[in-house]
Amino acid sequence: MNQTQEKAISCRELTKQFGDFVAVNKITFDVEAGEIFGFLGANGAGKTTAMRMLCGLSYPTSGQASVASFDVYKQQESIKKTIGYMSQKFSLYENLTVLENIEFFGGIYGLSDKELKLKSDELVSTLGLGPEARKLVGSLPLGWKQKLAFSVAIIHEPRIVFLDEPTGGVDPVTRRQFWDLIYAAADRGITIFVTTHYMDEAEYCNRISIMVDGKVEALDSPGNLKRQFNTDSMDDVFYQLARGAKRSAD
Ligand SMILES: Nc1ncnc2c1ncn2[C@@H]1O[C@H](COP(=O)(O)OP(=O)(O)OP(=O)(O)O)[C@@H](O)[C@H]1O
Repeated sequence: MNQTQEKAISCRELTKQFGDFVAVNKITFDVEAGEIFGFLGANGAGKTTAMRMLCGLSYPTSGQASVASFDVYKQQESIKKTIGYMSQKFSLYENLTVLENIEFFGGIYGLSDKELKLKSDELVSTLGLGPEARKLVGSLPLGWKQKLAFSVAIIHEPRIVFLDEPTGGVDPVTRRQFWDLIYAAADRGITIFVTTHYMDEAEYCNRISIMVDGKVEALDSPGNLKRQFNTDSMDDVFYQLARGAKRSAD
């Protein structure tokens, strides 16, 4: 586990407006180092907008936030060097092989040749890729691409990794395998910040926050949220909160 006492992420009244529209409305929360933090919300709730601010990709309108103690207004470049990021569209090159992708991203993140060789061997073995390692990524099943994209997003052992709907479109068994990789990363002290629409995944998180119309309306462990909302299903917790939402996807 990460020994530092500092919060991995800290937000206070973080806000983003587009003109008069308040996409993210005074959100306040902390994420502990080494925690698996689920960031939930219906379509349009403001998750991506919030995540972009935390990743140093967009300036807040007001409020404060720090990521690995770096300030989101003044230290965006330091934030980018400290984090890993995987989007739903995972940024692998489909026309390169698995090994070429690992080498490419490892190179970008500054790994030495020796580290790259070690990491490549480790990844091919952990992911059970074997002969597939020399195949084009475009030819792999979606679940394998996602696992590879995640592995590449943390190849430089970042302190925090942001995952934006990393398992969209795959079955529960494949999602469970993906989560084994997430747990292994968390065990090494990497903080996980993950958005998802899947309630089985919400159950795997240490704590989750649920956003509705730009605000964080609930934040606790899955067990405590279920007790608070008097139900035994996370689906139901989510539904109770999100049914009053005014925003929808389009
Ligand atoms: N650049 C922008 N200009 C104007 N409005 C925007 C902009 N970016 C996002 N929005 C609006 O802000 C709201 C929040 O969008 P956001 O993408 O953060 O939601 P989300 O929770 O990530 O949803 P999804 O799950 O659909 O990705 C939406 O109503 C969206 O239309």
